[in-house]
Parts: sequence; structure tokens; C-alpha cells
Amino acid sequence: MTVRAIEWDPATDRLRLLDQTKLPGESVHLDIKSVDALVDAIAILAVRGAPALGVAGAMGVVTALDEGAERGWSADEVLEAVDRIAAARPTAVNLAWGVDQVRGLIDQGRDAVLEAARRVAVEDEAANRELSRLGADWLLARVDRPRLRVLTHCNAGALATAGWGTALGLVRELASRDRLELVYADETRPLLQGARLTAYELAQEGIPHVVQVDGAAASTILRGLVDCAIVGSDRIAANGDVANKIGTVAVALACREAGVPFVVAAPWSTVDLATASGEDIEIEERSGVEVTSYAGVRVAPAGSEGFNPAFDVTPARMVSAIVTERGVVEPATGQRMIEEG
Ligand SMILES: CSC[C@H]1O[C@H](OP(=O)(O)O)[C@H](O)[C@@H]1O
Repeated sequence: MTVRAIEWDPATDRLRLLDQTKLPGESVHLDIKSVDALVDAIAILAVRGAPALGVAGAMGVVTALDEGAERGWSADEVLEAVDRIAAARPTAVNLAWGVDQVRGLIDQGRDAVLEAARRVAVEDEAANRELSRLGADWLLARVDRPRLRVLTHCNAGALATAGWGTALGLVRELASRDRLELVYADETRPLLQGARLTAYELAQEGIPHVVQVDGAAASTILRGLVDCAIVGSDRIAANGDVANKIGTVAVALACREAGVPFVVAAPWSTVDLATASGEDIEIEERSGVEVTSYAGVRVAPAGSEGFNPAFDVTPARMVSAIVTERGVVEPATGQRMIEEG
């Protein structure tokens, strides 16, 4: 079983999060007792990754019901608290999607909401395993090499989902088939999800990998050191434009120039058919201090401000494949995301 980022803890009957800001050095869990605590955990990326945010959003509705019962909130006050969870981060469609999967059951009571939230988690992990199989089949049919060398950006692993992972789920599937040679993991400034979290997952499972600075990705690809790039996503627009961690579009540009596949792995819950194109995706702007400092130590001069968009958009024309549990779409050929998927 892969590392668990999120669970509904039977011992406390509360949402329990693995605090990803403490990894890889410490394995610390947060018992979420209030909506404020969950919103804060999302804001500081203690829980992060689009599918994981969907699960946290769904389970957070139970947290809102419990806090409302303790504090005597009206039905409207409970819904206002649920809305705060859904709005805690703007780019990943999964957060609001996860809340929406269960909020309509509130009038059926806590048990119904918790059962539905748990189902969101189970279905996410199942989707990740299915898309990993489909993605490995797609890649192995196109890359003529005994074992693949893969570049990935950020963390789209078990820590970013309910389990197994999306981009790293595909990596795990390749490794299980003995078709993986090496993973180049971009460190992913400024919060180092790659160096801290992707490396943590791969090291735990003995999957061969190296960590590289983000600035090395393009030359690693252009030097012919990788056979493909596989990344996750936070929101996929109807036309196949893909929002993902800042730095992803640079990887896609290099893949197109080098003629290697740029693959996006994501559950269908990340596809947002209501968003026509990447131009309509809100990009989260985070504090510039995350760029000008690291681990509390300022690295830029006092007079320098940080510019910190957390995501970028890769145009559909640069995306070789979007792999979901419903199948593979090839946006670079003009294919669009459709409900039948
Ligand atoms: C499997 S989706 C993971 C996705 O989420 C990450 O963003 P963040 O760490 O800020 O939540 C990044 O975009 C990953 O690709």
C-alpha cells in the first residue's frame, strides 16, 4: 500500500491528514477538529495535490457538520463553512468538485455525507490505478526501449491523491512491469514538492530516481536523457489545455522540441468541461516570501519582492496524451475532452 495523505480516522471519528510540510524529515499527522483548521491546512499545503484536495473537501463537509453541531450553527452557517472549504485554493477543480459530491446529502445526515466522502476516496484510488494501466499501455506502445526514463515535475503521487498516485501511479505501473529505468524528479521550487515528496515516495519503494533542479529539465530532455515526461494536473479545460505546477509548460516545450511524449495523468475529476480553455483557469498567486525565502531563511535582498504564480497552463497542442480512467485523449492531434471520455 502506498503512503496515505488523508484518512477518516475511526479512532477519533475525524479527518486525519499527514502534514506534508514536515516531509520527508518528520511524519506528523493533523487531527482536523474545525473548518478553520482544514482551511489552514489546505492554505499551507499540509494537504495538497488536486485529487487529495477533492477528498479533503468531501470529508471536510463532515467536519463542518460536526463543528456546526458543537457550536449550534444554523443550516446556512454550515453551508457558509462548506463554501470556505471549497474556496480555500482556486486552481485545482477537484477541491470544489469534492465538496459538491457530498454537500447535497447534508439533509440526509452525517452518516450519509461521511459514506459519500469515503466513496470519493475509494473511487479516486481506483481511478488512479486504472489510468496508470492505460497510461503505461499507451506509452509502451509508442516508446521503443526496454525500460523507460521518465521525467516528472512536482508531486503527483500517492501524497497528492487518495492513494497510488497519477503521474507516479503510472511510474509505479511501469516499475511493476519491469519497464522503468530511471525517474528524473524536478525539485519543484519554491516549495520543493519534487525534492521532498516525489523523492520520498520513490525512495520508500526503491524506485530508481534522481532529483534535479527545475532549470535542468529542458536540457535533460533535449540531451535525450528521457523517453517521456509524465505530470499530474490541477484542472484540465474542455479543449485539453492543462493547468499544473509552475514550470510544467517549460517541460512541455522541451518535450515538443525533443520529440518525446508529454503525458498528463489525472482522474476524470480533474477534467472541467465547464472551463472552455486554459485562459479561463484562475492561477493561484501565492506569497512572494515563498520565493525570496526558504525554511525561514531569506535568500533574496530585503528590497526584492517575490513573484509566485503556483501554476501554469500548458496549451493542448503541446500535450501528447491526457490519461484518465476513462481512456486516453490526444489533444496535440486536436482531440478535445468529451463527457463520454
Ligand atoms: C495529482 S495532482 C498534483 C498536482 O498538484 C500540485 O500542486 P500543489 O502541490 O500546489 O497542490 C501540482 O500541481 C501537482 O501536479
